[in-house]
Amino acid sequence: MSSPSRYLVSAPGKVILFGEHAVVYGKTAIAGSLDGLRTYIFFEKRDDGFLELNLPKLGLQHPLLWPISALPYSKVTTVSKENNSLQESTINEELLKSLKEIVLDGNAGNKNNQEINELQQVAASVFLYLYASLEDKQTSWCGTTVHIASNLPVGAGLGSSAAYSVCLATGLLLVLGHITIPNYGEKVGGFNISDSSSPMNLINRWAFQAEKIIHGTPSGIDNAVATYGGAVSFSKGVMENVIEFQSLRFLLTNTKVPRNTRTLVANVRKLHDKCPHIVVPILEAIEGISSKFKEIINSGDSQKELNQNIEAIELIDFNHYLLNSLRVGHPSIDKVREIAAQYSLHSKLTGAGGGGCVLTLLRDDVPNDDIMKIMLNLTSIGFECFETKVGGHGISILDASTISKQEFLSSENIQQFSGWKHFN
Ligand SMILES: Nc1ncnc2c1ncn2[C@@H]1O[C@H](COP(=O)(O)OP(=O)(O)OP(=O)(O)O)[C@@H](O)[C@H]1O
Ligand SMILES: C[C@@](O)(CCO)CC(=O)[O-]
Ligand SMILES: [Mg+2]
Repeated sequence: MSSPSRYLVSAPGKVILFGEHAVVYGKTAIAGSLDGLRTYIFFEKRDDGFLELNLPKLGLQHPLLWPISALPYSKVTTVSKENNSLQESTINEELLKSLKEIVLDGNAGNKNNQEINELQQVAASVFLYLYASLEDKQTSWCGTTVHIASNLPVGAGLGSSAAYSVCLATGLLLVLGHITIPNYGEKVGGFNISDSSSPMNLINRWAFQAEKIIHGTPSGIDNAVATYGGAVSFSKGVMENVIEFQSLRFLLTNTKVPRNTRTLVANVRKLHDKCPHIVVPILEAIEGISSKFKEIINSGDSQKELNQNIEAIELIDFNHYLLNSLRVGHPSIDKVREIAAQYSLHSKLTGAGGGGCVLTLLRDDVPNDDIMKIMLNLTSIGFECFETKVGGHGISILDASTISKQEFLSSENIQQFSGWKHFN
């Protein structure tokens, strides 16, 4: 049977309850997928040897279009196909540099000579990097068109880069014939991240490469949650389910203050290297928070108790203060915390911080009227709020042979196309 000519791929955003930044240093973080906030990418095979990338969410009006022949294949050294497995390695900086130049080059791909900013350049380079690294010479004639749709805010702490990376890795591995859409019940990888033979793990590892290009030194938590979904604890590449986390309700507030995860992570690194005697104990204290949360969960308290467990709730404040001492806070985040605190609710920054989103735990004993008032208050000063729970699907794939590009682009609810396959 021939493989589909079009694929639709989707991956969720994520929210970190505890442990952001510390997780980069091998400490434990607790995170869950955001099933309702997802990135979707439509992949269509071409037969003219061109790669087309559309980045409307990043403000590019026109598609970027490159002939595959423009890719610097002589510099591709990242893939070794020994034992029939695609081994990724450290980022090939020389290849990446060439690709970044190609992205800016009007003769190569930017035909409309659009002004391309650094963020757009990185997003396009990630696509070309994965394509060049994963391309199988036998299929190199075909080319691919890529369209992206997303209801995830970009650069707001909810893992938009990981959702983008996971979708790109999944779609390109499919289009280039390295994986097929797994059947229900087929072993696809689950949580054993070190099992390199499964499609899920292959996707996760290539998405991690993409995250490295976007972030510099990611911990891997965001791409793992976008790949496998659910609610987990994560440390040094190892994940465990934390089912109880799924019972909690949260308010997410987007302060809309732009920030960049790469810069924030790099700033914490500088602080760590300058003052290790102060920063290392802060990171250890954050590990203590994640551990305490797991201890509370494992102590057998009922869900209601978890939701109102004062010790668990206080961990939110502790984690926030510690993140502030790593200098990743922002006055807009403090404003959200202050408004929520008027109703005795506790909040912390989530993701890399520096603006972006704030997570507020919604306790069961807080009346809906109060939650409405908080939301009104926050929206009246320009923030955006939504209530959410965590958990749910990671990667989803659809054989999109019967869906046209126009149907994808005009769809109000892509999730409602029938035939999606989920793997968790
Ligand atoms: N829909 C999208 N289309 C294209 N590129 C995207 C999209 N979403 C995210 N990106 C890429 O990810 C970058 C933003 O990633 P960044 O890590 O700074 O924020 P985030 O992932 O939203 O937050 P965090 O890492 O704190 O969870 C963008 O600049 C772009 O390169
Ligand atoms: C800030 C950080 O801890 C979370 C970003 O969502 C970075 C990472 O883990 O890669
Ligand atoms: Mg990110």
